[in-house]
Amino acid sequence: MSFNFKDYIRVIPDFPQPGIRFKDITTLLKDGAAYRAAIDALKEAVQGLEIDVVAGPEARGFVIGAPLALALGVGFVPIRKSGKLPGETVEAAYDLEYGKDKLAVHKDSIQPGQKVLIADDLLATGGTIATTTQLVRQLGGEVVGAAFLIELGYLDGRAKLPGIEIRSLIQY
Ligand SMILES: O=P(O)(O)OC[C@H]1O[C@H](OP(=O)(O)OP(=O)(O)O)[C@H](O)[C@@H]1O
Ligand SMILES: Nc1ncnc2[nH]cnc12
Repeated sequence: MSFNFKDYIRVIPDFPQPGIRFKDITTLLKDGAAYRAAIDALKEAVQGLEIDVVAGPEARGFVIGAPLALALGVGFVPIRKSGKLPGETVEAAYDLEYGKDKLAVHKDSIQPGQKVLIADDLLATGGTIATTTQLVRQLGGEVVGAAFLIELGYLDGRAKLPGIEIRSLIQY
């Protein structure tokens, strides 16, 4: 069966702030076949990239990145909001479409030279992934690409990610 993933995504106007058209993926996640197909399609989309490990930012990057890592047969590194990881971390602050935040990663979660695929549900301004990239590189990892279910082309997040191979399944 082939899926038009856009049909499974609900757009909610003015959430979490007036003017934002929120792309809600919970409507896709609750459908087992569509969720599975989306992960399979992302696996297909990153074919050809050499990947040692997948890293995904909290929280929606977990629901995409972890199953994608399993499908690829590699490990998963959670990039968490500040204050959640128990071990020694490196941290970085960033802006996103509707606010500011701080991300952290365990210092020992990526080995120097490891090839890292970053995965998330959505690329908007690119702030989250630029920061994730910065953290991965700080640990000596090589970012070989970034994979998304959704790309908001009108926010031009790609401009913040020069030199990074970007793969997305659907665009708005
Ligand atoms: O490209 P950007 O402008 O950085 O925006 C994209 C990010 O925003 C959302 O996460 P959010 O920070 O809302 O957190 P959540 O996953 O915990 O909902 C989304 O899941 C991406 O990670
Ligand atoms: N418009 C949007 N919809 C869902 N998640 C987002 N993260 C940043 N912008 C978003």
